[in-house]
Amino acid sequence: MAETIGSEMSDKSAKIFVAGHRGLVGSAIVRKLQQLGYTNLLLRTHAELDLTRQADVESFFAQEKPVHVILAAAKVGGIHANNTYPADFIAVNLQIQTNVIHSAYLHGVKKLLFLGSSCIYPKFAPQPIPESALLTGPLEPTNEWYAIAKIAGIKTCQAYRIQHNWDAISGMPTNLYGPNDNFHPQNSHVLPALMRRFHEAKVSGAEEVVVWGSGSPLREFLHVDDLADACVFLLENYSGLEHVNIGSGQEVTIKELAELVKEVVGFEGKLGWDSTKPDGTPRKLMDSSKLASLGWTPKVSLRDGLRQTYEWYLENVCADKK
Ligand SMILES: NC(=O)C1=CN([C@@H]2O[C@H](COP(=O)(O)OP(=O)(O)OC[C@H]3O[C@@H](n4cnc5c(N)ncnc54)[C@H](OP(=O)(O)O)[C@@H]3O)[C@@H](O)[C@H]2O)C=CC1
Ligand SMILES: C[C@H]1O[C@H](OP(=O)(O)OP(=O)(O)OC[C@H]2O[C@@H](n3cnc4c(=O)[nH]c(N)nc43)[C@H](O)[C@@H]2O)[C@@H](O)[C@@H](O)C1=O
Repeated sequence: MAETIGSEMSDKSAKIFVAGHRGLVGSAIVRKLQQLGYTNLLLRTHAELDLTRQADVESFFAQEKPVHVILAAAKVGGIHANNTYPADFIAVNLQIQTNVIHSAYLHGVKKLLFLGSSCIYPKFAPQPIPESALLTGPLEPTNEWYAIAKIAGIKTCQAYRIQHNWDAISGMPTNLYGPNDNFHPQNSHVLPALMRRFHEAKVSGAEEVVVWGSGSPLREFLHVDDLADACVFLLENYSGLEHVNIGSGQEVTIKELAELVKEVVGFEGKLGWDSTKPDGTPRKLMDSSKLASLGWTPKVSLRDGLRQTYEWYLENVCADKK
Protein backbone atom coordinates (compact mmCIF):
# COMPACT_ATOMS: atom_id res chain seq x y z
CA MET A 1 0.00 0.00 0.00
CA ALA A 2 1.33 3.48 -0.90
CA GLU A 3 2.88 5.75 1.74
CA THR A 4 0.60 8.66 0.74
CA ILE A 5 -2.95 8.60 -0.50
CA GLY A 6 -4.24 12.05 -1.35
CA SER A 7 -8.00 12.01 -1.90
CA GLU A 8 -9.25 9.40 0.63
CA MET A 9 -11.03 12.11 2.63
CA SER A 10 -12.19 14.21 -0.35
CA ASP A 11 -15.89 13.29 0.07
CA LYS A 12 -17.13 15.76 2.68
CA SER A 13 -20.36 13.79 3.12
CA ALA A 14 -18.63 10.49 3.96
CA LYS A 15 -19.70 9.16 7.38
CA ILE A 16 -16.87 9.67 9.90
CA PHE A 17 -17.06 8.07 13.37
CA VAL A 18 -15.18 10.20 15.92
CA ALA A 19 -14.92 7.97 18.99
CA GLY A 20 -14.50 10.01 22.21
CA HIS A 21 -15.98 13.21 20.73
CA ARG A 22 -16.56 14.89 24.10
CA GLY A 23 -12.95 14.56 25.26
CA LEU A 24 -10.04 16.98 24.80
CA VAL A 25 -8.91 15.43 21.50
CA GLY A 26 -12.22 14.18 20.09
CA SER A 27 -13.94 17.55 20.58
CA ALA A 28 -11.07 19.38 18.82
CA ILE A 29 -11.25 16.91 15.93
CA VAL A 30 -15.01 17.49 15.62
CA ARG A 31 -14.42 21.29 15.55
CA LYS A 32 -11.76 20.87 12.86
CA LEU A 33 -13.86 18.54 10.68
CA GLN A 34 -16.85 20.89 10.95
CA GLN A 35 -14.66 23.90 10.00
CA LEU A 36 -13.47 21.96 6.95
CA GLY A 37 -17.05 21.25 5.89
CA TYR A 38 -17.47 17.57 6.80
CA THR A 39 -21.19 17.13 7.23
CA ASN A 40 -21.72 13.52 8.29
CA LEU A 41 -20.09 12.99 11.67
CA LEU A 42 -21.15 9.92 13.63
CA LEU A 43 -20.92 10.57 17.38
CA ARG A 44 -21.82 8.51 20.46
CA THR A 45 -21.33 9.39 24.10
CA HIS A 46 -19.84 6.82 26.46
CA ALA A 47 -23.31 6.34 27.97
CA GLU A 48 -24.82 5.66 24.53
CA LEU A 49 -22.09 3.22 23.43
CA ASP A 50 -19.57 1.69 25.84
CA LEU A 51 -16.67 0.80 23.57
CA THR A 52 -15.38 -1.85 26.02
CA ARG A 53 -18.49 -3.94 25.17
CA GLN A 54 -17.54 -5.99 22.16
CA ALA A 55 -21.06 -7.05 21.12
CA ASP A 56 -22.36 -3.47 21.29
CA VAL A 57 -19.46 -2.17 19.22
CA GLU A 58 -20.02 -4.91 16.66
CA SER A 59 -23.76 -4.08 16.28
CA PHE A 60 -23.00 -0.36 16.08
CA PHE A 61 -20.60 -0.83 13.16
CA ALA A 62 -22.93 -3.32 11.44
CA GLN A 63 -25.75 -0.81 11.61
CA GLU A 64 -23.96 2.50 11.00
CA LYS A 65 -21.22 1.44 8.56
CA PRO A 66 -18.97 4.50 8.89
CA VAL A 67 -16.48 5.17 6.07
CA HIS A 68 -13.68 6.54 8.28
CA VAL A 69 -12.89 6.17 12.00
CA ILE A 70 -10.87 8.42 14.30
CA LEU A 71 -10.22 6.61 17.57
CA ALA A 72 -9.92 9.29 20.28
CA ALA A 73 -11.75 7.33 23.00
CA ALA A 74 -9.48 5.97 25.70
CA LYS A 75 -8.83 5.80 29.43
CA VAL A 76 -6.57 8.85 29.85
CA GLY A 77 -4.93 10.60 32.81
CA GLY A 78 -1.81 12.17 34.23
CA ILE A 79 1.08 10.63 36.11
CA HIS A 80 -0.84 10.03 39.36
CA ALA A 81 -3.85 8.38 37.64
CA ASN A 82 -1.57 6.17 35.54
CA ASN A 83 0.37 5.11 38.61
CA THR A 84 -2.74 4.46 40.72
CA TYR A 85 -5.07 2.64 38.30
CA PRO A 86 -2.75 0.40 36.21
CA ALA A 87 -5.44 -2.25 35.66
CA ASP A 88 -7.86 0.30 34.19
CA PHE A 89 -5.19 1.86 31.99
CA ILE A 90 -4.13 -1.43 30.43
CA ALA A 91 -7.46 -3.29 30.30
CA VAL A 92 -9.86 -0.53 29.23
CA ASN A 93 -7.52 0.71 26.52
CA LEU A 94 -6.86 -2.77 25.14
CA GLN A 95 -10.60 -3.47 25.10
CA ILE A 96 -11.62 -0.20 23.41
CA GLN A 97 -8.98 -0.31 20.70
CA THR A 98 -9.32 -4.02 19.94
CA ASN A 99 -13.11 -3.79 19.66
CA VAL A 100 -13.11 -0.66 17.51
CA ILE A 101 -10.27 -1.69 15.19
CA HIS A 102 -11.67 -5.19 14.59
CA SER A 103 -15.27 -4.07 13.99
CA ALA A 104 -14.11 -1.23 11.75
CA TYR A 105 -12.14 -3.69 9.63
CA LEU A 106 -15.02 -6.23 9.49
CA HIS A 107 -17.60 -3.66 8.45
CA GLY A 108 -15.71 -2.08 5.56
CA VAL A 109 -14.28 1.09 7.09
CA LYS A 110 -11.87 2.54 4.50
CA LYS A 111 -9.45 4.22 6.85
CA LEU A 112 -8.87 4.33 10.62
CA LEU A 113 -6.65 6.64 12.67
CA PHE A 114 -5.48 5.27 16.04
CA LEU A 115 -3.97 7.65 18.61
CA GLY A 116 -1.19 6.61 20.97
CA SER A 117 1.07 8.80 23.08
CA SER A 118 4.73 9.77 23.50
CA CYS A 119 4.92 7.48 26.58
CA ILE A 120 5.22 4.48 24.21
CA TYR A 121 8.96 5.21 23.96
CA PRO A 122 11.65 3.95 26.33
CA LYS A 123 12.27 6.08 29.43
CA PHE A 124 15.81 6.86 28.27
CA ALA A 125 15.18 7.11 24.51
CA PRO A 126 17.48 9.33 22.41
CA GLN A 127 16.23 12.94 22.26
CA PRO A 128 14.46 14.09 20.16
CA ILE A 129 12.78 10.68 19.95
CA PRO A 130 12.43 9.23 16.43
CA GLU A 131 9.67 6.77 15.55
CA SER A 132 12.37 4.06 15.28
CA ALA A 133 13.00 4.22 19.08
CA LEU A 134 9.84 2.13 19.69
CA LEU A 135 10.59 -1.10 21.63
CA THR A 136 14.30 -0.36 22.04
CA GLY A 137 14.37 -0.17 25.88
CA PRO A 138 12.47 -0.29 29.18
CA LEU A 139 9.43 1.97 29.66
CA GLU A 140 8.80 4.64 32.32
CA PRO A 141 7.31 2.65 35.28
CA THR A 142 4.58 5.20 36.17
CA ASN A 143 2.84 4.68 32.84
CA GLU A 144 4.03 1.34 31.48
CA TRP A 145 0.55 -0.23 31.61
CA TYR A 146 -0.96 2.51 29.45
CA ALA A 147 2.12 2.47 27.20
CA ILE A 148 1.85 -1.30 26.66
CA ALA A 149 -1.80 -0.89 25.60
CA LYS A 150 -0.84 1.93 23.21
CA ILE A 151 2.04 -0.11 21.74
CA ALA A 152 -0.44 -2.97 21.22
CA GLY A 153 -2.69 -0.48 19.38
CA ILE A 154 0.10 0.46 16.96
CA LYS A 155 0.91 -3.21 16.42
CA THR A 156 -2.77 -4.08 15.89
CA CYS A 157 -3.03 -1.45 13.14
CA GLN A 158 0.18 -2.76 11.55
CA ALA A 159 -1.01 -6.37 11.72
CA TYR A 160 -4.33 -5.60 10.01
CA ARG A 161 -2.45 -3.61 7.32
CA ILE A 162 -0.04 -6.49 6.71
CA GLN A 163 -2.55 -9.34 6.79
CA HIS A 164 -5.57 -7.63 5.25
CA ASN A 165 -4.03 -4.71 3.30
CA TRP A 166 -6.30 -2.49 5.42
CA ASP A 167 -5.61 1.24 5.85
CA ALA A 168 -5.14 1.72 9.60
CA ILE A 169 -2.64 4.41 10.60
CA SER A 170 -1.31 5.55 14.00
CA GLY A 171 -0.44 9.04 15.28
CA MET A 172 1.62 9.55 18.47
CA PRO A 173 0.82 12.93 20.04
CA THR A 174 3.04 14.59 22.61
CA ASN A 175 1.50 16.09 25.83
CA LEU A 176 -1.66 17.99 24.83
CA TYR A 177 -3.78 20.78 26.34
CA GLY A 178 -6.69 23.05 25.44
CA PRO A 179 -10.49 23.35 25.70
CA ASN A 180 -12.35 20.37 27.20
CA ASP A 181 -9.27 19.16 29.05
CA ASN A 182 -9.69 17.31 32.34
CA PHE A 183 -9.09 19.74 35.25
CA HIS A 184 -9.36 17.15 38.03
CA PRO A 185 -6.98 18.09 40.89
CA GLN A 186 -5.28 14.67 41.11
CA ASN A 187 -6.06 12.68 37.97
CA SER A 188 -5.42 15.29 35.27
CA HIS A 189 -2.21 16.16 33.40
CA VAL A 190 0.14 18.81 34.71
CA LEU A 191 -1.01 21.78 32.65
CA PRO A 192 -4.73 21.75 33.52
CA ALA A 193 -3.90 20.74 37.12
CA LEU A 194 -1.65 23.80 37.55
CA MET A 195 -4.07 26.13 35.80
CA ARG A 196 -6.80 25.14 38.25
CA ARG A 197 -4.50 25.24 41.29
CA PHE A 198 -3.13 28.72 40.45
CA HIS A 199 -6.62 30.01 39.68
CA GLU A 200 -8.06 28.70 42.95
CA ALA A 201 -5.09 30.14 44.87
CA LYS A 202 -5.60 33.53 43.22
CA VAL A 203 -9.31 33.53 44.08
CA SER A 204 -8.77 32.40 47.69
CA GLY A 205 -5.75 34.70 48.26
CA ALA A 206 -3.44 31.76 49.13
CA GLU A 207 0.27 32.57 49.56
CA GLU A 208 1.71 29.45 47.95
CA VAL A 209 0.92 26.91 45.24
CA VAL A 210 2.51 23.48 45.53
CA VAL A 211 3.74 21.79 42.34
CA TRP A 212 4.60 18.08 42.17
CA GLY A 213 8.09 16.63 41.84
CA SER A 214 11.37 18.48 41.39
CA GLY A 215 10.41 20.82 38.53
CA SER A 216 13.31 19.52 36.42
CA PRO A 217 11.51 17.12 34.01
CA LEU A 218 11.13 18.44 30.48
CA ARG A 219 7.85 18.18 28.61
CA GLU A 220 6.80 19.14 25.08
CA PHE A 221 3.30 20.66 24.81
CA LEU A 222 1.03 20.87 21.76
CA HIS A 223 -2.28 22.74 21.61
CA VAL A 224 -5.12 20.35 20.83
CA ASP A 225 -6.28 22.46 17.84
CA ASP A 226 -2.87 21.82 16.24
CA LEU A 227 -3.23 18.11 17.06
CA ALA A 228 -6.68 18.00 15.42
CA ASP A 229 -5.28 19.69 12.33
CA ALA A 230 -2.45 17.12 12.24
CA CYS A 231 -4.92 14.22 12.56
CA VAL A 232 -6.96 15.38 9.56
CA PHE A 233 -3.70 16.04 7.68
CA LEU A 234 -2.55 12.47 8.33
CA LEU A 235 -5.90 11.02 7.24
CA GLU A 236 -5.62 13.01 4.02
CA ASN A 237 -1.92 12.52 3.34
CA TYR A 238 -0.48 9.43 5.01
CA SER A 239 -1.00 5.75 4.58
CA GLY A 240 2.06 3.98 5.97
CA LEU A 241 2.87 1.08 8.27
CA GLU A 242 4.91 3.11 10.75
CA HIS A 243 3.29 5.37 13.37
CA VAL A 244 3.91 9.14 13.07
CA ASN A 245 5.05 11.46 15.89
CA ILE A 246 2.95 14.61 16.39
CA GLY A 247 4.81 17.23 18.42
CA SER A 248 5.33 20.98 18.65
CA GLY A 249 9.08 21.05 19.28
CA GLN A 250 8.27 23.45 22.20
CA GLU A 251 9.90 21.95 25.27
CA VAL A 252 9.90 23.47 28.78
CA THR A 253 10.85 22.28 32.26
CA ILE A 254 7.95 21.78 34.68
CA LYS A 255 9.36 24.73 36.64
CA GLU A 256 9.22 26.94 33.53
CA LEU A 257 5.70 25.70 32.80
CA ALA A 258 4.61 26.50 36.36
CA GLU A 259 6.05 30.05 36.07
CA LEU A 260 4.25 30.55 32.76
CA VAL A 261 0.89 29.28 34.01
CA LYS A 262 1.30 31.43 37.16
CA GLU A 263 1.85 34.50 34.96
CA VAL A 264 -1.07 33.76 32.61
CA VAL A 265 -3.44 33.16 35.54
CA GLY A 266 -2.12 36.19 37.43
CA PHE A 267 -1.25 34.46 40.73
CA GLU A 268 1.22 36.57 42.69
CA GLY A 269 2.26 34.20 45.51
CA LYS A 270 5.11 31.69 45.81
CA LEU A 271 5.81 28.27 44.29
CA GLY A 272 6.45 25.25 46.55
CA TRP A 273 7.56 21.76 45.51
CA ASP A 274 6.24 18.38 46.71
CA SER A 275 9.18 16.02 46.34
CA THR A 276 7.11 13.02 47.45
CA LYS A 277 5.37 13.07 44.02
CA PRO A 278 7.04 11.29 41.06
CA ASP A 279 8.83 13.17 38.26
CA GLY A 280 8.18 10.45 35.70
CA THR A 281 10.20 10.47 32.47
CA PRO A 282 13.03 13.03 32.66
CA ARG A 283 12.54 14.15 29.05
CA LYS A 284 10.37 13.13 26.09
CA LEU A 285 10.82 15.49 23.19
CA MET A 286 9.51 13.91 20.01
CA ASP A 287 11.30 14.04 16.70
CA SER A 288 8.43 15.19 14.46
CA SER A 289 10.53 15.57 11.31
CA LYS A 290 8.63 12.78 9.55
CA LEU A 291 5.36 14.74 9.86
CA ALA A 292 7.16 17.97 8.90
CA SER A 293 8.54 16.28 5.78
CA LEU A 294 4.98 15.38 4.76
CA GLY A 295 4.17 19.12 4.94
CA TRP A 296 2.60 19.74 8.37
CA THR A 297 3.71 22.28 10.99
CA PRO A 298 2.08 23.46 14.26
CA LYS A 299 0.78 27.03 14.62
CA VAL A 300 -0.11 27.76 18.27
CA SER A 301 2.65 28.99 20.63
CA LEU A 302 2.59 27.74 24.22
CA ARG A 303 1.98 31.24 25.61
CA ASP A 304 -0.95 31.95 23.23
CA GLY A 305 -2.36 28.48 23.79
CA LEU A 306 -2.21 28.93 27.58
CA ARG A 307 -4.00 32.31 27.38
CA GLN A 308 -6.74 30.84 25.17
CA THR A 309 -7.12 27.79 27.43
CA TYR A 310 -7.36 29.95 30.56
CA GLU A 311 -10.10 32.04 28.93
CA TRP A 312 -11.94 28.83 28.07
CA TYR A 313 -11.47 27.58 31.64
CA LEU A 314 -12.91 30.80 33.10
CA GLU A 315 -15.93 30.69 30.83
CA ASN A 316 -16.66 26.98 30.98
CA VAL A 317 -15.32 25.43 34.16
CA CYS A 318 -15.33 28.14 36.81
CA ALA A 319 -18.44 28.94 38.74
CA ASP A 320 -16.79 32.09 40.11
CA LYS A 321 -15.83 33.48 36.64
CA LYS A 322 -12.71 35.24 38.01
N1 LIG B 1 -4.41 14.39 26.76
C1 LIG B 1 -3.15 14.22 26.35
O1 LIG B 1 -2.23 14.94 26.80
C2 LIG B 1 -2.83 13.17 25.34
C3 LIG B 1 -3.79 12.34 24.78
N2 LIG B 1 -3.42 11.39 23.85
C4 LIG B 1 -4.39 10.45 23.27
O2 LIG B 1 -5.50 11.10 22.71
C5 LIG B 1 -6.67 10.29 22.87
C6 LIG B 1 -7.77 11.10 23.52
O3 LIG B 1 -7.32 11.61 24.77
P1 LIG B 1 -8.05 12.81 25.51
O4 LIG B 1 -8.98 13.49 24.58
O5 LIG B 1 -7.00 13.58 26.20
O6 LIG B 1 -8.89 12.04 26.60
P2 LIG B 1 -10.23 12.48 27.35
O7 LIG B 1 -10.25 11.77 28.65
O8 LIG B 1 -10.37 13.96 27.33
O9 LIG B 1 -11.37 11.88 26.40
C7 LIG B 1 -11.50 10.50 26.23
C8 LIG B 1 -12.86 10.23 25.63
O10 LIG B 1 -13.04 8.82 25.52
C9 LIG B 1 -14.32 8.48 26.02
N3 LIG B 1 -14.33 7.14 26.56
C10 LIG B 1 -13.56 6.64 27.56
N4 LIG B 1 -13.90 5.36 27.82
C11 LIG B 1 -14.91 5.05 26.96
C12 LIG B 1 -15.68 3.90 26.74
N5 LIG B 1 -15.49 2.77 27.46
N6 LIG B 1 -16.64 3.94 25.79
C13 LIG B 1 -16.87 5.06 25.07
N7 LIG B 1 -16.15 6.19 25.22
C14 LIG B 1 -15.19 6.18 26.17
C15 LIG B 1 -14.56 9.50 27.11
O11 LIG B 1 -15.91 9.58 27.43
P3 LIG B 1 -16.30 9.80 28.98
O12 LIG B 1 -15.59 11.03 29.42
O13 LIG B 1 -17.76 9.93 28.91
O14 LIG B 1 -15.83 8.58 29.71
C16 LIG B 1 -14.01 10.77 26.46
O15 LIG B 1 -14.96 11.36 25.61
C17 LIG B 1 -6.25 9.07 23.71
O16 LIG B 1 -6.01 7.99 22.86
C18 LIG B 1 -4.95 9.52 24.33
O17 LIG B 1 -4.09 8.45 24.54
C19 LIG B 1 -2.12 11.26 23.46
C20 LIG B 1 -1.14 12.06 23.98
C21 LIG B 1 -1.41 13.07 24.97
C1 LIG C 1 0.58 12.52 28.12
C2 LIG C 1 1.31 11.70 29.14
O1 LIG C 1 0.86 12.04 30.45
C3 LIG C 1 1.40 11.30 31.54
O2 LIG C 1 2.76 11.42 31.64
P1 LIG C 1 3.46 12.76 32.13
O3 LIG C 1 3.98 13.50 30.96
O4 LIG C 1 4.45 12.42 33.17
O5 LIG C 1 2.22 13.55 32.68
P2 LIG C 1 1.75 14.64 33.69
O6 LIG C 1 1.21 15.75 32.87
O7 LIG C 1 0.84 14.03 34.68
O8 LIG C 1 3.07 15.12 34.50
C4 LIG C 1 4.13 15.79 33.90
C5 LIG C 1 5.11 16.27 34.93
O9 LIG C 1 4.50 17.32 35.68
C6 LIG C 1 4.67 17.12 37.06
N1 LIG C 1 3.60 17.80 37.81
C7 LIG C 1 3.78 18.86 38.62
N2 LIG C 1 2.63 19.20 39.20
C8 LIG C 1 1.69 18.35 38.72
C9 LIG C 1 0.30 18.22 38.96
O10 LIG C 1 -0.30 18.96 39.73
N3 LIG C 1 -0.35 17.26 38.26
C10 LIG C 1 0.29 16.44 37.38
N4 LIG C 1 -0.42 15.52 36.71
N5 LIG C 1 1.63 16.51 37.17
C11 LIG C 1 2.31 17.46 37.81
C12 LIG C 1 4.69 15.60 37.20
O11 LIG C 1 5.26 15.21 38.44
C13 LIG C 1 5.52 15.21 35.97
O12 LIG C 1 6.90 15.38 36.26
C14 LIG C 1 1.07 9.87 31.40
O13 LIG C 1 -0.28 9.70 31.54
C15 LIG C 1 1.52 9.32 30.07
O14 LIG C 1 0.96 8.08 29.89
C16 LIG C 1 1.22 10.23 28.91
O15 LIG C 1 1.03 9.79 27.81
